[in-house]
This record gives sequence, C-alpha cells and structure tokens, in this order.
Amino acid sequence: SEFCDAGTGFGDSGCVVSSKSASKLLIKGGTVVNAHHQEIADVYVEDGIIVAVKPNIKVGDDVTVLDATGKFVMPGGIDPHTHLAMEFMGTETIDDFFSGQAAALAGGTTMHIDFVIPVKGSLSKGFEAYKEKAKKSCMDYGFHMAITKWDENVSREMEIMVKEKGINSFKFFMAYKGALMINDELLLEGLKKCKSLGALAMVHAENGDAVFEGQKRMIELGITGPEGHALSRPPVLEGEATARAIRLASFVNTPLYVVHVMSIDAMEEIAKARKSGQRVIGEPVVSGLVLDDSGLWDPDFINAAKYVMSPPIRALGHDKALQAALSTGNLQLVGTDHCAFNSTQKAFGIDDFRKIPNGVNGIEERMHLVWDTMVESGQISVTDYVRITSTECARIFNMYPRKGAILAGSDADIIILNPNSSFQITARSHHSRSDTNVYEGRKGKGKVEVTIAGGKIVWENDELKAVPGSGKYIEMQPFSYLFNGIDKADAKYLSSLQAPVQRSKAAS
Ligand SMILES: NC(=O)NCCC(=O)O
Ligand SMILES: [Zn+2]
Ligand SMILES: [Zn+2]
Repeated sequence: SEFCDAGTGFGDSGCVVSSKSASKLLIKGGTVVNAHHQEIADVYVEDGIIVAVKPNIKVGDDVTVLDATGKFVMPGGIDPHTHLAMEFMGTETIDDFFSGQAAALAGGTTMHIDFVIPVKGSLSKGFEAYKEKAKKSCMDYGFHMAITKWDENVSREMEIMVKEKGINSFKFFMAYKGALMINDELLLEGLKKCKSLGALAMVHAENGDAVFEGQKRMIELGITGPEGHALSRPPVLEGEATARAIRLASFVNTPLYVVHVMSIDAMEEIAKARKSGQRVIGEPVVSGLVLDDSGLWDPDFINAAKYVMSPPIRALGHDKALQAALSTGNLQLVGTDHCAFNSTQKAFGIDDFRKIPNGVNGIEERMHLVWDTMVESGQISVTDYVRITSTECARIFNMYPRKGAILAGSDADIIILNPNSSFQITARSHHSRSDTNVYEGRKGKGKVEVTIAGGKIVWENDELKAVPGSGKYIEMQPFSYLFNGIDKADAKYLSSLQAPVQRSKAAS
C-alpha cells in the first residue's frame, strides 16, 4: 500500500505534489448525482468546501482541473457502522483509525461513524480514549456510543455526550452475554433517556441468552468449528430480538435504528413496523447483502473463520431478500460493520468457534460492491445509490447537507466513479492491515477512480495520499428529522388516557 505519511514527506514516498493550488479544484463535465437529482454539471471546490455546482464553470490557471466526462460525480460514502481500534473478544481490531480510514478512502468512503466502547462503564473515559485513538485520522469521522450498564452516572453522562460532545446515537447490545449484553430493563431505561435527549437508539438485535444456549447445544453435539457459530445463532433469534426492540421502542415512542440486519426474519419485522407507521431504520451491511454462509463450511479453518461475524452471514436467499428490501425502501442505508481481525487473531478459536473474534472487513469494498450488486444489476437507480451509501446516513445522524450532498456549501467529500471501469478485490492489494478479505477474488463493474476528502485529492490513479491527522471529528446534533412530530404523538397518547383516568377515578 502506498500511504503518504505527512511526517515522512511526500517526495520520499513517491506521491505527487501538484504545483497548482491544492485548495482549488474543478471537476468538469461529469454527471453530478444527489439523492434526488442528477445533472451534467461542473463542481468547483475551494478550501474544502463546494462553492458552485453548475454547467460551464470557468476558472483560472491556478485551479486543478479533473475531467469527469462520462463518469458519475457523487458524495463520498459515509459508513454508518465501523469498529476501528476496538478492543473485543480478548484482542484489538487490526485496523486502527489510520489504516481503516486509508482503506476507506481508497474505496470511495470519506466519512465513517465508529462505536465508542465505554471504559469500565464510564462514557467520558471511553470518549477520551477514542478521541486519542482517532488522532491519526486521515478522513472525517463521528462517534456513536455503546451503553453497556445502567446507573445514575451513565444516565448523566449520556446527557453530557449529547449536549457537549457531539454524540447523537447510542447502541445497545442485546447479545454478547457476559460482555456487552444488556437486559430489557436497561434497554427500556436507555430508550427513555435517548428519547428525552433526541438521541437515536441503536440495537444489535440477537437474543443473547438464547445464543448462549445455542452455543452450548453445538458444543454438546461436538461442533466446534466456524460453522457452529452460524448454527448456534439462527435467524429466529435475530427476528425475536428485532421484534422485541421494535415493540419496546414503540412503547416508549422513540425512533429505533437496527444495525447489521442479516436475516429475512429481522428485515420483515422492520418492514412490518414501518408499514404500521413506526419510525424504524434498518441497516443491512455489505457482508449480508453479497455473501452467504457457505464460506463458514470451508475445511480450511482460517478461510472459514474469516466469515465469523454476528449476527452470522446467513444461508443463500437472505442476501437477495435484503437486496430487495433495500431497493423497495424497507431497509434504508448500507453499512459495513468493518471489524477486521487477521488470521492469527481468528486462530484464537481454532478449537472452539466461541473464541473466534467476531467481525469482517468491508470499509474499502462497500462502495464498489453496492454499486455492482445494486446499480449494475439494475435493482436501483444511481440517485438511490447516493441515498443508501451517503445521504440517508447524513440525514439520520443530522449532518445533512454538510455531508451527503454535492451542493454549494457542503463539505467537498466527493468521488468520481467510472461505470465502465472494473474493480477486483484481493487481500494482496487492499489497504486494510488484515491478511485476508472476505470478498477475496470478487470482480465487478464500476470503479471509484478519484476520492476527494475535505477538498483534497486523496485517491487517484490507484495511488493513495492519506495524511494522518487530517481528519476532523464531526459533531452531530440531536433531534434529527426522525424526531419530528414525536411530541405530537405523545400528546395524542396522553389525551387518549384522559378517559381511562377519569373512569378509573370514578371507579375507586
Ligand atoms: N458484528 C461483529 O461480529 N463484530 C462487531 C461487533 C458488533 O457490531 O456486534
Ligand atoms: Zn453488533
Ligand atoms: Zn458492529
């Protein structure tokens, strides 16, 4: 991988420094795509911000000009779900905030939202630890925060995170018993607190107690290999937890975001709730959209173990159903759950699938695989591609139109995708530090030829110019569009209780 490290100097590492102004860019003649509109236009950028989007922009000699004729000019991808430098299952993910983000940039993603894990239950300590980890960032990032225990202090700290630290979402793990898992009582408290703060509650929806039971069953049957992982946590357990979280969110009347939707069972619960008018967001991840569980049965342990993630990659058929749900709007945006471990780390579970660190790669591959699977196959339009890879994430987490749009005033996070060019994925050439890739050997149509992050060209001619420390922390404000009207529904509910209250008083 050719990283340009700011500390070592561009010249030494073979990267090109333009004599033109690095802060002024013109992208000429491409099809500019936003979530609701596309047109042939030029895009002019100055100092990291898009200044103008219109045809035939004229500029002086000091401006770097990129010809995008015949190509799509789109907002950089925003990955709503990653785990960089995360301590998990006795080890730490192999990609940190530099290598993971460098990989992202090479694949057309210009921002991600990572999950802060509290330190010994302390949210502020967790936040500080992640700010430290993220100092080497080479692209913009934001944070969600996991809630792993409940007391007065956690409740107070949630408020601080939202009001002072730019966090507007909290994740509740309904699985990972004995580690991150929370119970229904905590989930209820968390949902109520999220609602009062205008923060979005997110759930990892699997029934952790039943998973524990399923794991025991497999071990008793003598199934210790990676296939035991999927067999121990079937779709019904994902469906059950998804339904439970949805119903509790309905009871509290607060929006819910279901992360890594991997099964038809979970997807159908989300579709049903949305049909009834409930505000539920479903996030499939690339692995669930394009892979099936056959890899888990590879007799070579390392090959099989690389597919272990939770919820598990499902049997053939779930992938197509998730794609269809995405194309019809039952699911809303695509993440990766990038949580990479190398072969040595995966080998911790050589004798017992329960010890295989859970997680797969995807931060570099998402934009290409979603294009190939969804657009090239004819399932969605190019505007919908922009919506599910960037704009919807920016809207849900309240960053739109600063992020997720090619509009005057938006951050200049832009990709140029050539629909006639092709990509090929292999661990030999990817930018993650992992020695394996779950998408090994995949080829497809549509290649991100240029990535511009914060107004700088960071990926061009298969060459990466990622600068540690250049990424910014993006603070996200509470009360996104998902909260509009929640108070009106509450008022209606309260007034519907007036009659029973009177009746009850009269009866007593
Ligand atoms: N998904 C997974 O297997 N690893 C990352 C942690 C999580 O998101 O549950
Ligand atoms: Zn999860
Ligand atoms: Zn995750």
